[in-house]
Amino acid sequence: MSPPFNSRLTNSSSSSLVERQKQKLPELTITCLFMEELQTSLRAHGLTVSSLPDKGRSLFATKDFYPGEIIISQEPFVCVPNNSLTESRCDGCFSKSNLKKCSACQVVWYCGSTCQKLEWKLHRLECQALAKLNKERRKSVTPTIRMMVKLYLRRKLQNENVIPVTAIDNYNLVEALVSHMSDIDEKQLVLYAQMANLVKLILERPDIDIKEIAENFSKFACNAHSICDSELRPLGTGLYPVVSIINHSCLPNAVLVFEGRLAVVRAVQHIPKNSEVSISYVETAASTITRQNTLKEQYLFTCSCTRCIKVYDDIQESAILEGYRCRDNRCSGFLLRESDDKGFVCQQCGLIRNKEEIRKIASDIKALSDKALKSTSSGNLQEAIILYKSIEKLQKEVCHPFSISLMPIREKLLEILMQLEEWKEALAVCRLTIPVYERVYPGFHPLLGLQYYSCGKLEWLLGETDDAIKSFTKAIDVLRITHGTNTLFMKELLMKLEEARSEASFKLSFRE
Ligand SMILES: C[S@@+](CC[C@H](N)C(=O)[O-])C[C@H]1O[C@@H](n2cnc3c(N)ncnc32)[C@H](O)[C@@H]1O
Repeated sequence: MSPPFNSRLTNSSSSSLVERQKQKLPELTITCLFMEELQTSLRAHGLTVSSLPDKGRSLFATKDFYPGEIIISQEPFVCVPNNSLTESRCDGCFSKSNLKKCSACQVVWYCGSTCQKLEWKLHRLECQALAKLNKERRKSVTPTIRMMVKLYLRRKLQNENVIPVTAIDNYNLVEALVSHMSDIDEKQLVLYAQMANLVKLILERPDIDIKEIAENFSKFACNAHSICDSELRPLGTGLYPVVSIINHSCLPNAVLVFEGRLAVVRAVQHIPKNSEVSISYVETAASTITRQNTLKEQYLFTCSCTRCIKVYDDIQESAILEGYRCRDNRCSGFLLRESDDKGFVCQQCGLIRNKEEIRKIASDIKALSDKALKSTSSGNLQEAIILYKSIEKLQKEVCHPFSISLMPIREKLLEILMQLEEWKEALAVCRLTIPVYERVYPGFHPLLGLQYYSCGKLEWLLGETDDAIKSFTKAIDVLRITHGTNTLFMKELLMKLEEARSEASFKLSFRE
């Protein structure tokens, strides 16, 4: 495995960038120099940036990459935890424990002095700005507003050489990000302008143009990444300007995961030399129309990857993923809309399903979902379980057995059953999700690996050691590729497999 792409470059290259900045070269020359330095540092890791007519900048491999190999890793230029009124996280490590609020600004939280010290150079400036705001204004400082404030303060610190500038850690890379400003609708532009006004007010910098800040908000929308823990739970948001060069594919050859705040892109397939590196920006287990709508809405492009242009296969696949099941429970056919639009015809046995019947079940599901949501938020988990089970039963009556629409309710049910320590029932629900995930996700997908892991943990808890060994092994086969083997998370998983194996051999020797 090749060494990770280091976010800190050698002193010589970073000082040359600073020197050039000091010499006050014209803007365009500096941009070209930064691009050159970026290419040099990428080349050392078997990568290059090229421009494609239909996609813009794209990351290409200049050597072969193999499954599990790190293609690139990068620290964020800026990042913030997703703090809200109900949940806060440390600004340094995103942890939820031992939090103390910064006494001066009363906005930012830290888990201890280590994180506070690490963040101090930047937070000192942010703290001064936030402390001047009145209580009401402080409430309007959302994570996105904070990320923009931090972006400008970090630029200032790099300009003043307080923090180092490197080939992959500089504001020029932020400037190069796509913004799609000309494609954004009027309403969104007004919103960005209002947010930009607030940022300008916080920064007290009359020299910064509102239009530039608004454009940066638009850049956040199509370039920032949601930072997740190893189990893909979102913790915060970050801007990783080199990782952001990677384009989307619905059949990606790489995956982006996070180790703390570090973004790590790993190959999930063999990526031959001279091919483009791609990740997926959206849930790949959705129908083409759903994926395309999401990509158009958030990233403002129409995907033309091989999966998106396969029209025939896609009609069938979309009907399975998000469509209805046959009225005959023994039939596994998928349904398509009748030409007179009165119902749906099973493509296997020809049975027709009435539109009204489906509409009635859908409205019952909606009513039950509203109730379940209320029960969950009021903490009445026993009642929530009964409601979610009824929803799942109704969904099974309308959805194809391999429909991805069945998954959110099953995941919710699983979460609540785990909270209530109803392990047996949780395992039964977890096992129901596996065949659907196995079908929709390619071999090395983190969600599939994580689901095997959950299954294994439940089986082990319930003393089903042999099954646990099988599930942990399957989880490791997937997650060693997507997550590597060096993180604490993976070490714990590997240890669980070892413990399960020892337990199994102990049981065997005891029986013998
Ligand atoms: C995170 S950026 C990726 C890098 C970008 N190509 C650039 O030039 O900076 C996301 C934007 O890249 C473009 N893009 C990404 N994937 C694409 C694809 N598969 N087809 C067309 N455009 C794509 C879209 O404009 C999208 O909003």
